[in-house]
This record gives sequence, C-alpha cells and structure tokens, in this order.
Amino acid sequence: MKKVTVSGLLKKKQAGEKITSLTAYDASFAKMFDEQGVDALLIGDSLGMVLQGQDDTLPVTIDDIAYHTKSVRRGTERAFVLADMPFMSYATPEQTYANAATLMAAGASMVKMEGGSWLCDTIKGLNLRGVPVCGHLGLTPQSVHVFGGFKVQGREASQAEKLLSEAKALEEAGVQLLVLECVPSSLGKAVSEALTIPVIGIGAGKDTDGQILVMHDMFGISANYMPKFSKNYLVETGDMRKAVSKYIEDVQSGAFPSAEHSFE
Ligand SMILES: Nc1nc(=O)c2c([nH]1)NC[C@@H]1CN(c3ccc(C(=O)N[C@@H](CCC(=O)O)C(=O)O)cc3)CN21
Ligand SMILES: CC(C)C(=O)C(=O)O
Ligand SMILES: [Mg+2]
Repeated sequence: MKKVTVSGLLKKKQAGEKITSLTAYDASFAKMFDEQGVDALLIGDSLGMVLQGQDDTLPVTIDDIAYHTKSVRRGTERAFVLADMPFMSYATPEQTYANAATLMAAGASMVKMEGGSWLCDTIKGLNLRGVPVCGHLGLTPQSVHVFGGFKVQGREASQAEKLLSEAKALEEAGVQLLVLECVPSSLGKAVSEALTIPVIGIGAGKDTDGQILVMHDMFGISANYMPKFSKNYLVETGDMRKAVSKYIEDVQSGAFPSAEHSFE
C-alpha cells in the first residue's frame, strides 16, 4: 500500500484528481476511513466541539490534540495525517516550535495553523526545522470572537482580494497545503487556481482541489449543530463504511458539494 505524502497530494492536484479528507480523532474511525481510501485525516481542534461539547474551539489544548493524534496515527496506514495547532499555541515562534514538535512526535506529518501573512516567518522557521505546514484561511474558527460568530468570509470584493493575497503569501512562505473554510464558491475557485499547492475546501464550493468534512457531520451526529456546507451521508446509505465511500465518490466526481452545500 502506497502511503499518501505531501508530494502525492500535489500530484493529485496536478492530475486534476480531487483530494478527499475527513477529521478523525481515534484509531477505530481512522482505520475505517483509511481502509475506505480517504487521502488525508485531520485531527481538528473541532474536537473541542464534537467530542467535548464546548461552544467553540478555543478551550482545546496541545495535550488534547497530541492525545488524539497518537490514537489516529495508530489506526492509520495509508492516509496523510495532519494535526491542528490549537488556539494560542502558535502565538510566538518559540511556542510554535515546541508545540509543533509535540504534535509531530505524536505522529502528525504536518501541522495546521489559522491565519494569513502574520504567520509567514513562523512557517519559514518551521519548514527549516523539518515541519511541513498547512494554512487555514476564510472562516478561521479560533477567531470566532473577532468575527462575532461563525460567518461566511470574503463576500465583499475587498475582503476577497485580501484573502487571495494572504493565500499567495502563505504559499510563498512555504505552506504545502491550504484549508479554505466558508467562503463564496467563486473565491474558492479563484484561490485554488491562483495557487500551485492543493487547496482543501470546507464550505468553499466545488472548485477547490479537495474537500474536508468534520466526521460527525458526515454521520449526522454532531452534538451542537449542522453547518449548511456539511452533508449527512449516513442517512442515504445506512452504513458507516458506505457513507464514507459515497462521500469519496461524490467528492471525486464533483457531485459534492452541490449548490445547497455552498455559499454565494
Ligand atoms: N460539527 C462541526 N462542524 C464543523 O464544520 C466545524 C465544527 N464543528 N467546529 C469547528 C468549526 C466551526 N465551524 C463552523 C461552525 C458553524 C458554521 C455556521 O453555522 N455557518 C453558517 C453560515 C452563516 C453565514 O451565512 O454567514 C451556516 O449556515 O452554515 C460554520 C462553520 C466549522 N467547524
Ligand atoms: C474543519 C476543519 C478544517 C478543522 O479545522 C477542524 O476540524 O478543526
Ligand atoms: Mg480546526
């Protein structure tokens, strides 16, 4: 079995093949997603909401993410494993290096951080020290209190332009993957076309290079709520494995996300 690597993900983009991704927090689900052929598994700080029942992702700690990363790593053979840096764990370069080291040692192959060009020096420093980085732009949930809620980002032309230039700055600094969350489909398309690296969308329309969903949303069992961009694949398949393989099939064919799971 050929392991998914960062260069393998880039090749997928170049070949026009969609990248499939889900969050995972434990070994059993990681193994099942891996066996179904999901390309990338994210230990997301969404675990604060779907596992812990918190109102947002801010209370999540580096130890929480490290614990779940160890579990996911043990369940994974093929998929690429990346882990979220939680709120305030990358406020300074020194903190970032120590916390990224914890997640890489726990079994992550890449760390993800929310934000734009303010992160560029940190990204370069991480790369030089052997840590690959995934960016995250658009609705960055750790900034929920700055946004005043979980709201679609980049609807105004000036905002969209700023986001596009931040995406280019991140790529220039060395990010090898970018998550784009909750933006109009037109902006998802523009960012994906402007960058060489793969762009993984969640609520960013059908034209990104791949898709990611929170696993609990895909099974329709999230404790809090269901974002508009998510889809319950269990209800139409009645079986968890079939739900995952239908999700993969729909992402690969372009059937997901349709307009009802996208923003204008
Ligand atoms: N279960 C779950 N799914 C997620 O996708 C998710 C989490 N939790 N926790 C971490 C973040 C938070 N995210 C969220 C949470 C809520 C919305 C939401 O309610 N969005 C509105 C859009 C409102 C607007 O139009 O501006 C929606 O209707 O979907 C979006 C992303 C995405 N992530
Ligand atoms: C929704 C994804 C992209 C995420 O950051 C998370 O699960 O925490
Ligand atoms: Mg996250």
